[in-house]
Amino acid sequence: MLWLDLGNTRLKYWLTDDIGQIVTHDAKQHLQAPAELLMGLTDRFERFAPDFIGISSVLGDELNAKVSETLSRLNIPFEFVHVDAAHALMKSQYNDDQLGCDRWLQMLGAVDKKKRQCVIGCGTAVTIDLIDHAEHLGGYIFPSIYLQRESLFSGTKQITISNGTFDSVSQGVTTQDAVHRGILLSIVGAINEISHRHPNFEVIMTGGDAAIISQHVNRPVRLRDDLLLNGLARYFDHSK
Ligand SMILES: Nc1ncnc2c1ncn2[C@@H]1O[C@H](COP(=O)(O)OP(=O)(O)O)[C@@H](O)[C@H]1O
Ligand SMILES: CC(C)(COP(=O)(O)O)[C@@H](O)C(=O)NCCC(=O)O
Ligand SMILES: [K+]
Repeated sequence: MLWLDLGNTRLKYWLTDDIGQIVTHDAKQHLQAPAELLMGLTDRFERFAPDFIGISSVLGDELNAKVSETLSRLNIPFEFVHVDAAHALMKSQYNDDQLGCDRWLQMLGAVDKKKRQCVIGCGTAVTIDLIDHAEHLGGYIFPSIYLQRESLFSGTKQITISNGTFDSVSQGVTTQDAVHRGILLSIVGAINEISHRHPNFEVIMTGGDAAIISQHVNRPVRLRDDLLLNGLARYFDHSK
């Protein structure tokens, strides 16, 4: 099987064998041209001759149509995931016309009916979702550390910071440090507050920035990089 995750910044793919083991995987920035990026990957995909392609996309109808056009040339059946708030593995109170497919799949990949869980996706947006014994209660959406830095850069005259590392949440005494530490604290502080309000929820983090952010969270965190893939596998397993 070939599994695709089209996020706002990166395209991730996994090729798996008959027993679900990952044969190869990668993540690449798509620069809003995922169909063109996929075109360049078709040789690689054809070599593995997957019998099915399952896709998670949060890129919208227009880009999804271009992706479909590219994938059609492979002559391999493919299908986009559609969020289902009444899924057998997890009910959701969220408006399922609006809930991002990647957010939902990450939860579907993590859900355990015996647990209370807080699933945090650290991608282009940071999402924090609460699940109580396989019922999604709702959540929060924040701009990522990079989007926050861009908005300060473009919305102010004196902040011209466009690079640097996010490595501390202590107060800064330079613009560079104040910007990076303030932004990181806005997300870490929210996670700490939410986990304080929901003390018996297991905190699970995934996505490109999970490692950077989790270091500063004052609760044990389970880092998982397989949630979306696991969600895709569970989704297509149930739909067949
Ligand atoms: N401006 C930026 N500078 C450096 N890295 C960035 C920037 N914007 C995004 N990234 C990186 O891109 C990755 C996006 O994470 P990912 O989980 O793939 O998100 P998405 O699913 O939204 O594409 C993150 O690891 C982040 O560090
Ligand atoms: C919240 C998101 C932008 C996160 O996307 P990502 O950071 O993975 O690219 C995406 O799941 C989305 O567009 N959701 C729709 C809005 C919602 O979930 O309510
Ligand atoms: K968006």
